[in-house]
Amino acid sequence: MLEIQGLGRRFGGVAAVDAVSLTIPAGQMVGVIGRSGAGKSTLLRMVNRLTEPSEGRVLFEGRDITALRGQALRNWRTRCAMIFQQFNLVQRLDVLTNVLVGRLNHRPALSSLFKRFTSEERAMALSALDRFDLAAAALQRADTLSGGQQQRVAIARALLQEPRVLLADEPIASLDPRSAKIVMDALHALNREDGITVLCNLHHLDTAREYCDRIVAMQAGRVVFDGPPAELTAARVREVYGVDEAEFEEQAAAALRRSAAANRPEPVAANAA
Ligand SMILES: Nc1ncnc2c1ncn2[C@@H]1O[C@H](COP(=O)(O)OP(=O)(O)OP(=O)(O)O)[C@@H](O)[C@H]1O
Repeated sequence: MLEIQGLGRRFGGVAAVDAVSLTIPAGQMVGVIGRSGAGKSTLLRMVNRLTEPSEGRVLFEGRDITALRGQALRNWRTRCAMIFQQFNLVQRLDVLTNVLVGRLNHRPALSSLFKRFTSEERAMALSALDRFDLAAAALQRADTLSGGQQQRVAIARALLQEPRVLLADEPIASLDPRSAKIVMDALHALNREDGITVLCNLHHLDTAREYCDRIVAMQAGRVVFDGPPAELTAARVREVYGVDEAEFEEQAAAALRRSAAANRPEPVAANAA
């Protein structure tokens, strides 16, 4: 169980996340929605401590994550993997090596980075790639893959961390609809087959409804809706956000396009997903 208790983060005068409390049972798939600037990324990043909270706590199985330091914090970050809108692969490395990076935190000391990966680790990486239909691409450079393929490599890399929790920050925002479906299916499979708790920031409400057990809607740092997908009706969306669903999604998508353009990595070949 993951417990977020009164969690908050201020940046200067702005409360990016404000007194958020959520209790997330093990194995739940949670979709977090909200406009640009609502605090979705900051919330996820506090769960693995990429961003430090200003107040509140995060507990995992009763253990205070917010108090972890040093090796204990590194261990938590291994068990709480994260994937991003822009995939964050090392573009010039081959796919297999990118996936093997997910094992590095399992190694005892920095010196072990310079040793070769074991045959067990390579087998694990190949099996993770095979699970997402990417074994044939194992020796290709990451930058030869389509966006949908790169995101599946990132998911395979996360899987090698043997996580208990997976944080996904707008994982399909840069993908065409077909690739987006394949990536969401992959996340759903990890959730259902491996029992990994998934927290996923999304801006397509129908995607959140289709894949998630629970939807948390944020507005100006606060939770304004928390419930099952069936309760997030079109009328409720209008009540919470003051616009209809299509307008809400267009606003969110436009903001994501702007932020992706501002951080665009190397160009990605437009292969099929
Ligand atoms: N490192 C930072 N420094 C200053 N302000 C920040 C920082 N990170 C986030 N913010 C601010 O906190 C608020 C919430 O940002 P956050 O990125 O969490 O929102 P979001 O819902 O994920 O939106 P988006 O999808 O656009 O990233 C915004 O006002 C943002 O400008």
